[in-house]
Amino acid sequence: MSAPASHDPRTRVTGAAILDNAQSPTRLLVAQRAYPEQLRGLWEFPGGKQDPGEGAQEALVRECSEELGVTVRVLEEVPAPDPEGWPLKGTAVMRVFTAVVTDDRTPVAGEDHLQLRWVDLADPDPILDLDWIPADLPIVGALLKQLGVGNPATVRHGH
Ligand SMILES: Nc1nc2c([nH]c(=O)n2[C@H]2C[C@H](O)[C@@H](COP(=O)(O)OP(=O)(O)OP(=O)(O)O)O2)c(=O)[nH]1
Repeated sequence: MSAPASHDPRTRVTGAAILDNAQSPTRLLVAQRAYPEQLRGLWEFPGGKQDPGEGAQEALVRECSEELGVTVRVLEEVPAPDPEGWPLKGTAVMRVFTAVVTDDRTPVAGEDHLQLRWVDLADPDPILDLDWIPADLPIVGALLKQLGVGNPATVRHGH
């Protein structure tokens, strides 16, 4: 008799840190959640829950298509303290990947988001000052570090 399939109770979420350019990024796309009520108005990485059997990067491409209407190419993972990802509220975990849009579309806010905003990577303070979902703050810090934000040699001013 075969053992029952193991059940992983953790919710797996994937987030996209969408950059304007893969080689020399100057801007990051951030999204303001529309729901549920307790998260409404907070900023996040676009993305969502992985479907059963779906890989993290696969989920990220699907969510960006569904939520933002764009096709993305996944670049690199923002290194998390655990291979499962960053801890979120409860038992949920999230992996975050940098990505770029590869079609000629512009990301647009659908029903999931109140607004989207391209923020300038040249100055980390206004990015860190956004009202992020609290669990995202260490991830934003790690992302900015990974991108070398604050180091004028690696990040140029946007427009
Ligand atoms: N997308 C996203 N979710 C985040 C972030 N930070 C964070 O704590 N979360 C939480 C909020 C939600 O409880 C969960 C993701 O759920 P979601 O509502 O975005 O996922 P989904 O698009 O698959 O939604 P649904 O089909 O269940 O409505 O992870 C983040 O940066 N991006």
